[in-house]
Amino acid sequence: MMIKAGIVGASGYAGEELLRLLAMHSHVKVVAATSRNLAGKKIGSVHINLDGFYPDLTFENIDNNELKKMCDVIFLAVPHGASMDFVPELLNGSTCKIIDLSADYRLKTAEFEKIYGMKHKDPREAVYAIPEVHDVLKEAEKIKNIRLIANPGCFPTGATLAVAPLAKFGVLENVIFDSKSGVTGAGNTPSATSHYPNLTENIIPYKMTAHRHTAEMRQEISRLQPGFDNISFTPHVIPASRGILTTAHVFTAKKYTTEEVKKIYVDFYKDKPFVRIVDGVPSLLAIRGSNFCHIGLEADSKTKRIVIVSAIDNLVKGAAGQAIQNMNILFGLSETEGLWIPGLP
Ligand SMILES: NC(=O)C1=CN([C@@H]2O[C@H](COP(=O)(O)OP(=O)(O)OC[C@H]3O[C@@H](n4cnc5c(N)ncnc54)[C@H](OP(=O)(O)O)[C@@H]3O)[C@@H](O)[C@H]2O)C=CC1
Ligand SMILES: CC(=O)N[C@@H](CCC(=O)OP(=O)(O)O)C(=O)O
Repeated sequence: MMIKAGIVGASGYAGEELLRLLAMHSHVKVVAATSRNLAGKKIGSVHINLDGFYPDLTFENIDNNELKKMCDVIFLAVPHGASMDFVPELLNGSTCKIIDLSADYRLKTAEFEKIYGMKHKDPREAVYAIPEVHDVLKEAEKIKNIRLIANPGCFPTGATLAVAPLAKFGVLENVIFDSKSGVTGAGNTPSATSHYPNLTENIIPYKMTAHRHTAEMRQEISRLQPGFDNISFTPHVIPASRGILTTAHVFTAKKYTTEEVKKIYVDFYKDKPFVRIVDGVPSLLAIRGSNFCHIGLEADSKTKRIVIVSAIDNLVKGAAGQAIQNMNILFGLSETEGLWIPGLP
């Protein structure tokens, strides 16, 4: 099988990561890479690490009608608010599948409009897919839509994976996520936060009580533990280019030992190739460039707190890698196809 793929927003960080990972996928040929600003430039002349991998591919500003005829799958790697301009046209009269990396189809419409402060132009259901937690194909069947995947946010991916086994067990009482993100999480437009003198030797907290990803975490974690939404989240930017380290402080009604919690996690993730329960603390270096999520945990022996730490690469498991994992599932391929790549320690 050879899947023809298109990437919209291929000049951005997530788009570039899709190009890098898809270059190693034996069942995908990237036939279109769109950019408004770089149209006419060869892929390898802009993304130098890709020089030689896409000799025939040039950034183009391709019309949606053309794009949907060329592709079996289209990845949307554009900012939130932009994807909803593409989806209706791309789905209409075509058979192509869409994997949207933006936030446009992740939340229920009313919640999206409240959190993102904009009117949704294309309210429709999509399959929200963290494959280790959701049965993607079953959920697609339920809403009779296998053509639109809402790829989860980077912070919600790390956070949900950190607490999903305990949520499924129904024992969460209060959860506080403290996350540290590399600066590529903010996209490729420079800002005061990403300016080197401001960020180096520094850690910058932001949106301390009101980050938009909190709603996504509440929505998804409450699907695992119905009725539970006592979730708080504070993000920080760290002077690293990639990676999200999330420390989840989980408070439960009863006291657990580390061994008991570990067993719950090992059982929950036993058939999930990309999640590893590690001894000790996870390291961002170990998962860098890979689709793995490493999880370390310890129960506090004095209180009813369990500390769970997850590490993902925001551009891979938090974006492009998870998008490809979802594509593999939609097209009946092995989940790990093209993604069985170790981290760069
Ligand atoms: N960075 C990350 O870690 C993660 C990102 N995401 C999501 O993925 C999406 C892409 O993120 P990221 O790559 O970081 O962002 P970037 O800002 O790096 O890139 C986005 C690209 O989209 C293109 N673009 C911008 N606006 C439009 C528009 N209105 N129509 C068409 N193209 C447009 C631009 O390309 P050009 O101007 O050349 O056309 C730009 O290079 C976002 O929705 C983001 O929230 C999700 C998880 C993690
Ligand atoms: C460090 C940093 O700035 N991170 C971004 C993550 C945004 C992102 O990736 O957004 P979606 O996952 O919703 O698409 C932020 O906090 O806004």
